[in-house]
Amino acid sequence: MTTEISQTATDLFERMRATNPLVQCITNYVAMNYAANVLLAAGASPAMVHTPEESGEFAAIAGALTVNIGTLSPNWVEGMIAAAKSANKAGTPWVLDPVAHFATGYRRDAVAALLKLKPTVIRGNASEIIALGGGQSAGQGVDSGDPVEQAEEAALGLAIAQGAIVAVTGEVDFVTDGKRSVRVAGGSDLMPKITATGCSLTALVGAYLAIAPDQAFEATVAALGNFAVAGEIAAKTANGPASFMTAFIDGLHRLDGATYAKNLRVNVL
Ligand SMILES: Nc1ncnc2c1ncn2[C@@H]1O[C@H](COP(=O)(O)OP(=O)(O)O)[C@@H](O)[C@H]1O
Ligand SMILES: Cc1ncsc1CCOP(=O)(O)O
Ligand SMILES: [Mg+2]
Repeated sequence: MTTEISQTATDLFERMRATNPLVQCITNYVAMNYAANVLLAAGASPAMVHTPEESGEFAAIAGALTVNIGTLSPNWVEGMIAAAKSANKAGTPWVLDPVAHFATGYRRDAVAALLKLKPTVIRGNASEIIALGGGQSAGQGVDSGDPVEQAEEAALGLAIAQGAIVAVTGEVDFVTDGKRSVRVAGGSDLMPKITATGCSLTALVGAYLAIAPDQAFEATVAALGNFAVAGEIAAKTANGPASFMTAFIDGLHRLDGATYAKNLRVNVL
């Protein structure tokens, strides 16, 4: 059965690829190359622009901004804040990826400052979202130690408190805006074995937001669906994390609307 959200997600998939949206990615040193390749393969146009001298200026011309706190330093935090402020002023949607925000006081402070600037979407793994809701997570550094279901309550609370879309990723993803919630199934257990998979997904959420800023919930679901479908297909030919990475990039590039629609598994709650 094709639900309304699945149809909309497929339309957004087609539109994103046809539009080649410009996405400003402020991401970490680990993710920068992989995330840019993921966006190019998926059909978007990434630009890694982070320094405060230009991040605000660029956010005003980008289709969307994504901010990831993976490898922070004062200059980068300054660049993130300038970009988020400028995005808000220009009406540019933006995504926050709170990588391991619970690990140190410096990260906690950076995330608190960024949350005040009202991201359109918050995308994290289960441990990160549990901790953002004030709960005790089993996360170790950047890797999740919790199942997605355990983060759903925190995600709902965070979505309402922030007025944001919250996406919790893992074996089956959960997306909520506080009123509507869905689960997105698919992907592969090889995905968390490749560093920066989540960071790259955050960047791809930006690509979908850029083409549908007024449908942020649907855009987020469509982006997660893109990873779920491409990941599931790539896993069929992969022998391990390294060959999966190649198959995944190729798969993102080759994926068409009919295959996306056929394999997308969105469950409305
Ligand atoms: N066990 C799994 N099975 C299927 N897909 C997964 C699994 N774990 C993570 N993913 C997928 O990997 C991507 C990154 O999610 P996640 O690993 O939660 O992020 P992060 O890298 O930030 O910790 C998402 O598309 C998610 O659906
Ligand atoms: C390993 C590592 N260390 C700091 S950021 C980073 C990448 C994290 O990537 P992801 O959150 O997508 O697993
Ligand atoms: Mg992450």
